[in-house]
Amino acid sequence: MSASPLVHIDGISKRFGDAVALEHLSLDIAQGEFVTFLGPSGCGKSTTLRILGGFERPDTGRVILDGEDVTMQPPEKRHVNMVFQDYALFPHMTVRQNISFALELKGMDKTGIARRLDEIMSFLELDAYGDRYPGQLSGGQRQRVALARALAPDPALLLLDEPLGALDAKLRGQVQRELKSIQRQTHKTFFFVTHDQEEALTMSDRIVVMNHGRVEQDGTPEELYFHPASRFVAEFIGETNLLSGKMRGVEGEAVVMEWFGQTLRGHAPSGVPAEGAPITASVRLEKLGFHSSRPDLPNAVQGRVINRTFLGSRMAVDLLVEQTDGAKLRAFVDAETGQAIGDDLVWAAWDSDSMAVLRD
Ligand SMILES: Nc1ncnc2c1ncn2[C@@H]1O[C@H](COP(=O)(O)OP(=O)(O)OP(=O)(O)O)[C@@H](O)[C@H]1O
Repeated sequence: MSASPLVHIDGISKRFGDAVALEHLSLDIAQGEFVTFLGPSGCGKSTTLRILGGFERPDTGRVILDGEDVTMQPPEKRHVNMVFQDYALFPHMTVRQNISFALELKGMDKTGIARRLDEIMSFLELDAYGDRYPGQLSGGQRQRVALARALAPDPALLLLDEPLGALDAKLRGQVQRELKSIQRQTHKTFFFVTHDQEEALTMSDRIVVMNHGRVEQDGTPEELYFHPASRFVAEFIGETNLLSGKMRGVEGEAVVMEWFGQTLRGHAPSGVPAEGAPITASVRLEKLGFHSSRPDLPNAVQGRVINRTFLGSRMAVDLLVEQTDGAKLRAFVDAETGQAIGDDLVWAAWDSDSMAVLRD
C-alpha cells in the first residue's frame, strides 16, 4: 500500500438503539483498490458504506478521505459517488439527461458537461441509447447508465451497494466482468457491498468479511478461500470440510492435530492454538485427492465412497472415513476420476498447506 491510503477509517462505531451496527472498525483503502465488504444480512456492510458516503454519521471514530477528515461532511461535499441496487435513475429523463444532470449538480459548465458526457457515453458504450428513457432499457443497460452517471463527475471513491442484485444469474456474471474491467481501466477506487461470496471472489482485489459489526478477516480472495482464519470465513466462502480434533503441537512449518486417533498436519493462518486445545480445521473439497494405496503425503485417511453427485464440470464424492464415528469428507474431482474410484477402500489425501486450522 502506498504511503497514505485514499481512505482511512479510524475506529468507527455505530449503534441504532440497542443494535450494534459497527464496532470499532479501522481500515485503510488504497487508491485504485477494488475492495468488497462481504457478510450476512445485518453485519454492518451498508452502514459502513453509508458512513463513507456521508449519509450516516458514526457515533465515534473518523473517516479520512484523501488526507481530509470528512466525518461530519454532508454527501454533496465529498468526492464520493454511489451506485444503488435499484439504479435510482430518473424515469422521465433520457440516458443523456440522467448523466448530464449529475454533472450539473457538481456545478460543471455547459461545455464541460457536453465533453464529459460524450467521453463517458462512449467509454461505457452507451452511444446508441442516449435518447432512450430508463424504461426502454434492459436491466444490464440500466445498470451501465447508473454506473456512467456515478463515474461521470470523476469521484475519488465509488460506493456500490449490491448493484447487481436485480440482475438474473447469467447477466450478472457478464456485468461482473464488465464492472471489474471498467474499474481496472479507470483505476478508480471501488467500495463494493455484497452478501454474495461468489461475486466477491470474482471481482475484488481485496475482501473484508464482516460479522456482527466487526472485521472477521481481511485479505485477497485467494487468502480468504484457501487460508480462512475462522470457522465463519471457512463456511461463508465456498464449501469446505470441517474436521474437529485436538491440537498436538508444531513440527517445523506444520501444525499437528489429532483427529480420531490419526495425526494430521495443517497450517494456522490466525496463530497457533495451545497444545491440547480442541480445534477445527478446514480442507477445501478440491484439495482432496484419491489414491489406491497410501500416498506419501502429510495427511491420508482411508474410507469408502458412499455417494457421487454429478455436477457437470465436476463430481462431488462423499467418503465415509474408516475408524471414526462416521465422519464424512466431501471432495470435488472430475467426473471420470469420480467414476473410477470404485467402491473398495480408498485413500483420501491432502497436503498440509491445504488444511487451515481455524480460530473459533
Ligand atoms: N436506520 C436504522 N435504524 C435502526 N437500525 C438500523 C438502521 N440501519 C441499520 N440498522 C441495524 O444495524 C445493523 C447493521 O445493518 P446494515 O444495514 O449495515 O447491515 P448489512 O450488512 O448491510 O445488511 P443487508 O445485507 O441486509 O443490507 C442491523 O442490525 C440493522 O438492523
